[in-house]
Amino acid sequence: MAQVVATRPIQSSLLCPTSRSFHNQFDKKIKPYGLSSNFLIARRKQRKVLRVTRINAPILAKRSARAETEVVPVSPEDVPKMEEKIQYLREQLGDSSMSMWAKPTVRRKTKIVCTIGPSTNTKEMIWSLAEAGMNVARLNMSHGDHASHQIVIDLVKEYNSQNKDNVIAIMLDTKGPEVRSGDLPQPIMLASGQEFTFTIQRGVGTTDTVSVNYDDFVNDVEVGDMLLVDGGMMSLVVKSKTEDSVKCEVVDGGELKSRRHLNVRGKSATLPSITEKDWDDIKFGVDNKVDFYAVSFVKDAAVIHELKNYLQSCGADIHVIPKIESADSIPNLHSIITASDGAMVARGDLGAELPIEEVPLLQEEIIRICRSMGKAVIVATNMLESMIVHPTPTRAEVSDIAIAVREGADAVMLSGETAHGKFPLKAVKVMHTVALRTEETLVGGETPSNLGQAFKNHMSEMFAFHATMMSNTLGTSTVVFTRTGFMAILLSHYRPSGTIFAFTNEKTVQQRLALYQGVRPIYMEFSDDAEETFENAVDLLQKQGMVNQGEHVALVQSGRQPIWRFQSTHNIQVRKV
Ligand SMILES: Nc1ncnc2c1ncn2[C@@H]1O[C@H](COP(=O)(O)OP(=O)(O)O)[C@@H](O)[C@H]1O
Ligand SMILES: C=C(OP(=O)(O)O)C(=O)O
Repeated sequence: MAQVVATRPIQSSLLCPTSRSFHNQFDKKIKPYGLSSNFLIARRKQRKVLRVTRINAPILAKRSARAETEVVPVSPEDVPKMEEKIQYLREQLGDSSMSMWAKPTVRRKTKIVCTIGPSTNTKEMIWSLAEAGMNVARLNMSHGDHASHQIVIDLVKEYNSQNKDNVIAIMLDTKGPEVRSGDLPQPIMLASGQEFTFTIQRGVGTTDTVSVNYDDFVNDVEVGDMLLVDGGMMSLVVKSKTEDSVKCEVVDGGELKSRRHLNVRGKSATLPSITEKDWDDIKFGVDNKVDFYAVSFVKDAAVIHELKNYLQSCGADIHVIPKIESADSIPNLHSIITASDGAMVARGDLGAELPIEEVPLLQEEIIRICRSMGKAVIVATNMLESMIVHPTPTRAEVSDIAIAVREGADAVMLSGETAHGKFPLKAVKVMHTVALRTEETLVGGETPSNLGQAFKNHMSEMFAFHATMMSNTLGTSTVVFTRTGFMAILLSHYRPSGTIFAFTNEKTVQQRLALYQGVRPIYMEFSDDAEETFENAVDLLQKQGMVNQGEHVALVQSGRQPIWRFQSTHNIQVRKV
């Protein structure tokens, strides 16, 4: 049977008892950025041309995560080695010279998000991924069920409870209104030039017709539209429509399997971004206190307000990262990111809904917007795609990671590479090494020119700026004390050259900060006495070999809720260890 995407707007039954009315804060005054609006005009002009050129041009990207849906058995080479296990045990026994903090993974500033799937959903693999450099574990709700995701969440929490200095954040990625073809008794070969039909009737799966799980499919597509299967692995042009079916001609053929992802080039489905299944998954995330939601196919800021309102009504402190992947989101980029805690450049679907050549430009633009607003930004999909089956990456993949790091992404993401690939640990190690090497070449403190305008020149911003200048001039690390994470996140966006050691007395904040560029989050009880807390923090860093005697550190105690308000509201200082 074909899957049916059941959708409904958020209902009162979903709201927690303390639910408050929905305040629509959508700022209509904010104009989309230059590239976005120019891009749209250009896109409208291009669409006709595109249809013609696409029909004749072969699609070059032959490798896609979506095409490799089978689980490739993890290579024996990629299963943790005995020496690694021994080293891990030594660390657990407290040899500080080999402590977690002395590892190169701590020095890397750009964070790594790993999708957990059949290749990595065991205790051994989660431990090994975390040791290799995973900072955030992503659960893709398009696959698996709550029981299988629960096992992973529990394992990550177990790891965190045993490794207090290296916590892993959990990101729940919603399925969203994906349009998929239906089930087929067996895969069918589609040849270029042949006719093929998609129908909204349920349960059809023959050699020339297959169901689609979305009733408005026939209304959404027009004659001449280009349909992409699996992000471009196959493509079909729409030739005619009836009441319940869409007749196409195959442009680029291939093997059509069950439940394949469908995109219409240049168009988003007219479905709500959060489906009924997504609300169930979101509740599951609330119950499990995940750290982030990655929200699929966000089109405008209203959906972010709706989700944030729901989370507030539940008293859930979970940050919301919209996935920028739908054509409709592009004119609303600025307001979507304003309403959110960051954004993910979800290049897979973005490159299917929009011409692929726009993807690098949009990546740069989304990173720039996020950085100017002090929001987290993740670059995702195909980063080490070839490592799903090969033990080494292509040189182009290595360059892709380096570009995302240079552009200033907070995090880079692995999907199929760690979810169902053969070399998940090698993929993390490659990503780590490339990011670390690239970071060595970056000049610290290159702040986006308009960072700060979003905060209306708040006092803490001035402190973040000057603390960064101090630490860059003296070549020191920054030590920040934060209850909400706000000040650590702000400092991260100034990109100081040294590490930001973020001390917090909130476990959830420690976990959340795992996503942010350059931030090393550390849990510590705060004393009532600010001076005593400063000393404890510096002692801890010295014991762990992160700072040496005689070295200086820049110390920051500021933010929206300065911790020792009665003693000094804001405090930045350079301190000798
Ligand atoms: N929880 C899971 N259970 C089973 N397979 C998974 C899971 N998560 C990911 N995968 C596999 O890894 C592939 C790549 O992951 P991802 O890029 O997140 O998915 P997709 O592109 O299908 O949305 C998926 O297509 C699927 O085959
Ligand atoms: C990250 C993406 O989304 P998903 O893996 O959920 O398809 C993407 O489309 O790039």
